[in-house]
Amino acid sequence: MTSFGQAAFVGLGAYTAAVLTLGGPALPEGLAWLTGSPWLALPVALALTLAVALVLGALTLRLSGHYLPLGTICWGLALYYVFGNSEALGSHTGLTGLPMLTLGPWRLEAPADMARLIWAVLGLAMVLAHQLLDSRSGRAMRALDGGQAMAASMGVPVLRMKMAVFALSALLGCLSGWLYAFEQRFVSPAPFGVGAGIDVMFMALIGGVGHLWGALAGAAVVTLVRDLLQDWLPGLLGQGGNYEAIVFGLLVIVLMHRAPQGLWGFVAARWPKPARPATAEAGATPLPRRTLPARGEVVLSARGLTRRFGGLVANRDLSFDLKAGEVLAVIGPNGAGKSTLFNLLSCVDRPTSGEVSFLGRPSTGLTPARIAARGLSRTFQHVKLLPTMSVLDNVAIGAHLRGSAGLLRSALRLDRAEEARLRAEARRQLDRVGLGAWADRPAGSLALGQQRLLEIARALCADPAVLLLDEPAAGLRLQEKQALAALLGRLREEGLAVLLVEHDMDFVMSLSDRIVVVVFGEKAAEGLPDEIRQHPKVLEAYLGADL
Ligand SMILES: Nc1ncnc2c1ncn2[C@@H]1O[C@H](COP(=O)(O)OP(=O)(O)OP(=O)(O)O)[C@@H](O)[C@H]1O
Repeated sequence: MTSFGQAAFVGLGAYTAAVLTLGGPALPEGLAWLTGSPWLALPVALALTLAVALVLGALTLRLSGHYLPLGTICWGLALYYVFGNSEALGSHTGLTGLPMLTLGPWRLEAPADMARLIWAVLGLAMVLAHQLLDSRSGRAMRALDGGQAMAASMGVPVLRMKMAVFALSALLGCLSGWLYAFEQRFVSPAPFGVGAGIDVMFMALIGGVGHLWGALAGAAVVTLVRDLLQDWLPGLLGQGGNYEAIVFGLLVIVLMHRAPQGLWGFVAARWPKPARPATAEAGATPLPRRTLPARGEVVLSARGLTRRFGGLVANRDLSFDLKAGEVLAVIGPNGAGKSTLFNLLSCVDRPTSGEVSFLGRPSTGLTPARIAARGLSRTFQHVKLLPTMSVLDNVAIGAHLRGSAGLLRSALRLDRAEEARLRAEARRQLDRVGLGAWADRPAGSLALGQQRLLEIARALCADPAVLLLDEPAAGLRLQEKQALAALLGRLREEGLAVLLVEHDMDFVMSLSDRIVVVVFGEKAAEGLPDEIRQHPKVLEAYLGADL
């Protein structure tokens, strides 16, 4: 989520701190008792920022593509003009005379004292953010980056998580604004405009988006280099001006070409993280398992599914059942409508008409996260994973719904027992698909076939009743295919229902209990593999393909 408005939240923290400690016309009468205490101003500033962030987030975070950054520019500008045009806030001259911070008997008089406090707060924020990112909630936040469809299908409440990330950033901005106000001891609108928001963007891009240390590295580089450039450039060019912005712009362009992960991403890729010992997970109690429906019971049922895209009918009146303890394959030539059907079943898309019911209850219209919570888990035709995150962490995203630790518990490290259970489960599923030895490698370093197996492990981590696999054998070598077929066979024995869309006919014919053939969006045949092999309509559709 690209935001150009971060500086506005810094301003909100700074102005709230100033107004509350100085009193004056901008302070509502009921809050007069707060006047004079910088420390009391902090929770009020955080609460106000949280409220503003939630409102702005609700208005803008649903936007996607270019509209989100544009939206943030709008409210970033709006808040800047509120600061600059409110007489009660001192208009463009701002508010002066903020008191000095005191910490018990300690007066933060010298700049070095204030610097110590700022570094202490920064250190604390880094520790809390690190702990948060290394948790169930942190994985869910990072999962937003691997395609929101994946996060949603693992049960992550995408919009709520985006709001949480946005609000957290705003709160950190507010905290720095509060510190800034008492370090400067006056506030004016100039440092909180969209220009400052762009500086924050530069810091993130240069340091490396998605890397905690990248934020620190980016802020340090931008601040130090800007100071140097402000000294050098006027001498070099013979006139003053904001030329450093041009240099940063060029630097970002070069970095985006050469090191799109930023400076820290560049360093991290060459400096692999040490593997985390599995000792904490070893003694973890296994997570409770879902009771699977009785073998033979219908778990997923499609009735008259039709999906039109304008004039094109991708699925027409499709009906079939999937039973517990069976592997059902959906096959058909390219463009037959299999992916469309897959999306309808997993609630990524809605049918134009027709009904899907899951475990005996209608599921049409549910969100992907809701159907995941009910016990449907899936993989993707084009693998969706987080390449820089470890294989184990990627798989643990699948266990999101089996944990409950929220942001605060995670940030304070009160989630360790649950976290150990989730990670132990992820390791178990990795062993099950034969990727145990790869657990600590970055997921991006796996071959495509292994990435597909990772997705299956991630789906299994959710302890599903129904597993939807979109072309699981694509890119797998013969031995890997045999291992996958053996795994799916074991899952069937355990009572799981597996629906797979697949092009590899040998794989489908040897593994499936039943096959549904879709041609031009319609069901052309349904039956046992041997029946399908002989079916005239199927032979016609595949025109000589060897079934
Ligand atoms: N969002 C969409 N908008 C318009 N047309 C679509 C959309 N999604 C799919 N289609 C069309 O619906 C038809 C069925 O596509 P679908 O991807 O479901 O086929 P498929 O059987 O999965 O093909 P493949 O085996 O190549 O993946 C195609 O003609 C496709 O162009």
